Amino acid sequence: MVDRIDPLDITNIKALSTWMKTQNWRNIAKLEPCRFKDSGRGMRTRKGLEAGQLLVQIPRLLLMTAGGFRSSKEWSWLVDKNLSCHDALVLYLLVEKNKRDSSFFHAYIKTLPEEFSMPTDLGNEMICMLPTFIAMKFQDKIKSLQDSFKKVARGYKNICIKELGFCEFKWAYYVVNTRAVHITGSSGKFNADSSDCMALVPFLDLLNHTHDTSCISGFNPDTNCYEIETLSKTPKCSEVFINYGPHDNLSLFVEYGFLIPRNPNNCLPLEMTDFISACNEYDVKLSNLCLQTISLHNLMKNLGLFTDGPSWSVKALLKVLSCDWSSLMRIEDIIYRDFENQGLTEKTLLNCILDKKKGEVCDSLSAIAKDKSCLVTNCIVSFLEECLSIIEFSYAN
Ligand SMILES: C[S@@+](CC[C@H](N)C(=O)[O-])C[C@H]1O[C@@H](n2cnc3c(N)ncnc32)[C@H](O)[C@@H]1O
Repeated sequence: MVDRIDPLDITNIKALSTWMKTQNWRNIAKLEPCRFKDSGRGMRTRKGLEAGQLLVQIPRLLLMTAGGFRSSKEWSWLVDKNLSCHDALVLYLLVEKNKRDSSFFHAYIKTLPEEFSMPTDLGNEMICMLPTFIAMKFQDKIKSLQDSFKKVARGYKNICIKELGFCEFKWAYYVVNTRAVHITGSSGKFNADSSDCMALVPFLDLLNHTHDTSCISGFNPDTNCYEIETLSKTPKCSEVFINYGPHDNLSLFVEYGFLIPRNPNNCLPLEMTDFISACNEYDVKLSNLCLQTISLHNLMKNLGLFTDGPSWSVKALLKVLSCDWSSLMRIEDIIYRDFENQGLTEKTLLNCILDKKKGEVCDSLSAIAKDKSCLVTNCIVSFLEECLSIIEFSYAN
C-alpha cells in the first residue's frame, strides 16, 4: 500500500539527488522514495529487481564519516578524547548541521527525519510499569545515551563554542543509531585509523528493513563506493527492503524505534535468576556439583523463549537443575536426554518461570492499556502481546 510522499520531502529528495549527481552518483536500481502504510517512508523500485542486482552504489565522497574532521584544526584534540566512532559521528553530524547551507552535506541533512519516537524518551513512571526484562533494556540504552551526551557536548562546546542542548543531541544520536552503517571492523574507538569506520550514507539510508530479505553490503575498494546487492527478487513498483540483521523485536524497538509483526527472530530473554527463584519456590536443592556443571558447560548463556519454544539452553538447564545429583551420571546423558520425556520437576520449574513471566506481562499490559496515548506505548502494547503468545507457545513446547 503506497501513499503520496509529502511535498517538502519531494523537494528535499530532489535536491539530494541533484547534489549526489554532481558527485557522479547514479540511481542504478531506479529507486524512488514513497510513503508506505506499514513501514512509513521507504523506497520502491520503478523496475523489477532480480537477485544479485545492485540496489545502491554510493561514491565515497558522499559518505559522511567522522574522518571529515581530519582537515580541521580540532583533529588532534579529538583523536585524544577517547570517543567512540559512534559519538564522533554524532559530533560530526551536529557540527555539519550547525554550518547550515555552507555544509557540503546540507542537501543530505535536509532529508533526515526531524523527529524520532523512541522508547528511550519514555518517562520513569512508564518504564516502572514494564516487565523487568524490558525495563532493563530501556534503562541500559538511556544510560548509554546520557554517557554519550556528556562526551559529545564537551566536543561540541570546543568546536562550535556554544552549549549543546540535550534535544539537539538526541536528534543526532538517533540519526546515527538508526541510519549509520559500519564500514570496517574496528574496536569501535575513534582514532586516526578508525575515523571512517562508521558512515551515514545518503539515499541508501532511505531503505527500510525486513527479516524476509537478504543482501550483501559493504565498501567496494574497486569502485570506491558503498554498495548493497540484493539477494531477493522485488516486483516492479513494490517496496525495496534490506535486512539490518537478525534482530528480535525488543532490539529493533530499542535501537530503531519500530517492530516487525510476527518477527520470527522474536525472543523473550530469561535470566539465571528466573531459574534460581523457581528452584527456591519448589525447594529444589542446588548442589555444588550441579552449579559447577552449569558454569562449566556455559548453560546460563542464551536463555530465552523463542517463537518455536524454549531455547536449547533453557531445556538443558532445566534438565541439569532437576536431575538427581546423588547418583553419578555423565552430563551428556542428562543434557541430551529427550525433553519430551521430561520428569515432573523440569515441567514444574518451566511452568513456574512461565507463570511468573506471564504475570509480569499481563500486569504491565493492563497498566499500560490505560495510557495508549502515543506511538511508543502502542508499540509496547503490541510487543507485550507478542510476548504473551511466545509464553503460551512455550507451555506446550
Ligand atoms: C535507515 S532508516 C530507513 C528510512 C526511514 N524510514 C526514513 O523515513 O528515513 C531506519 C528507520 O526506518 C524505520 N523503519 C525501517 N524499517 C521499517 C519497517 N519495516 N517498519 C517500520 N519502520 C521501519 C525505523 O524508524 C528505522 O529507525
